[in-house]
Amino acid sequence: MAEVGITDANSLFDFVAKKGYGIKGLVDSGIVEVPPLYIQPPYERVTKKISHPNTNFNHHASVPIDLSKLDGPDNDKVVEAIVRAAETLGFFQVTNHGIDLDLLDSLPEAAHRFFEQPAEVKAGFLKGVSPTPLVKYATSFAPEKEKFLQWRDYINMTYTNDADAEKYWPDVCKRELVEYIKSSHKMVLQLFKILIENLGVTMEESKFESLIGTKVVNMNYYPACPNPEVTIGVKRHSDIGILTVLAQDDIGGLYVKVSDDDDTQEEGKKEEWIEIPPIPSALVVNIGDSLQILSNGRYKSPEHKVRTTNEKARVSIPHFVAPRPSQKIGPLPQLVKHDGGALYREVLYENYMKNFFSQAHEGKNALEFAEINRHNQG
Ligand SMILES: COc1cc(/C=C/C(=O)SCCNC(=O)CCNC(=O)[C@H](O)C(C)(C)COP(=O)(O)OP(=O)(O)OC[C@H]2O[C@@H](n3cnc4c(N)ncnc43)[C@H](O)[C@@H]2OP(=O)(O)O)ccc1O
Ligand SMILES: O=C(O)CCC(=O)C(=O)O
Ligand SMILES: [Fe+2]
Repeated sequence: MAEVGITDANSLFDFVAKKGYGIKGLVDSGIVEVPPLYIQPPYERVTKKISHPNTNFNHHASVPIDLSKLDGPDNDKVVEAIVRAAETLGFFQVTNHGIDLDLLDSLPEAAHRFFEQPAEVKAGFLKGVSPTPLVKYATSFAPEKEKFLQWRDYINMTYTNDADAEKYWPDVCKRELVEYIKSSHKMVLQLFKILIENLGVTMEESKFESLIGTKVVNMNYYPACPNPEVTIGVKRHSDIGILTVLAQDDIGGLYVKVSDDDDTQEEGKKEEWIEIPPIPSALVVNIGDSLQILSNGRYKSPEHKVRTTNEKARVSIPHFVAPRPSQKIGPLPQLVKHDGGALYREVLYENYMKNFFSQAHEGKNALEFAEINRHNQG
């Protein structure tokens, strides 16, 4: 590593995070083992496990729901499958989702095109350098706050309108990403409406749109790792929006926690994680914290993480659909009345989001911000 000026943890941090070489730059420099800054404590690592004694979990993870059957004779069965998955695992996969399959195939290619550019080009999108705060290239998640870094580079793009995307988003991928965001909106709205209607709640159209008014697309790049057994691609976390739609390549590595027992988070305690395997033509969908809050805890925002591999670089392309920053999120009043109380207080989504981005991933810690009887002051 001395050839690229890395002699200690500080110069390593400068190289990957501040100068924008990322893990990709580190791997390209020819490292043969991961530096200590990337060695995670054992309880953060992933032990490969592909099935769980509860067959419902395995089913939701690996048997896709065919959305073309909605509004046909099997409509009720499909709705039931979506609702059950949202109430239990918090993850499911969908096919016939309305997104063109050639477009879906082009997304991993677009991600590789972006990350395979010279570091100097990617560094043009680092925070503070990027021509807009709506596009940010980075490594890990909150590197300044993390004791050990995650084995991932990423770029985050918040969609406002076509003109801004055309002007600011990277040329090598903007056409595919804008198309992905636009063509998945109909499915997201359809799934969101199904989930809200199932709660027995009626909502105005404008409220639906406000609650899914923030559209963010990320491209995650996980370079092949010389020591996958000690590193993590993305640490355990839950997503913060309403729904996340994820396109993953064929490598695999996304794991979801199936036990809901918070006590298992301590070192040494047993946890159950299962893989959300890649399925050709399918998209992965998961519930975000905002929907867990709105539903007063009925729908589960699942804790998930990503393992690394020494085979080849993996990419994933999540589309996060979230409330507008100015939107208040709290349990829907009809549910609070029915349940005899609220599990969460009402918070401004902007504050919820800022709290999430201000700290390292630590399971579902972001949700504590809205939990009643926890940090309920802000
Ligand atoms: C990365 O690894 C991850 C990520 C995740 C993510 C999980 C999720 O569920 S993300 C889904 C939710 N994401 C959001 O809601 C993000 C939306 N916005 C932001 O994150 C930030 O605002 C920002 C766009 C990144 C910019 O941040 P910052 O530089 O701090 O500046 P701000 O003051 O916040 O905003 C600047 C400017 O932009 C305007 N703006 C912000 N958001 C939006 C928006 N959605 N639509 C329109 N405009 C927006 C804002 O108003 C400001 O405008 P000014 O004119 O006032 O300057 C999970 C796991 C991982 O590992
Ligand atoms: O790479 C993946 O499969 C998931 C990434 C993820 O959880 C995220 O970006 O929030
Ligand atoms: Fe996530």
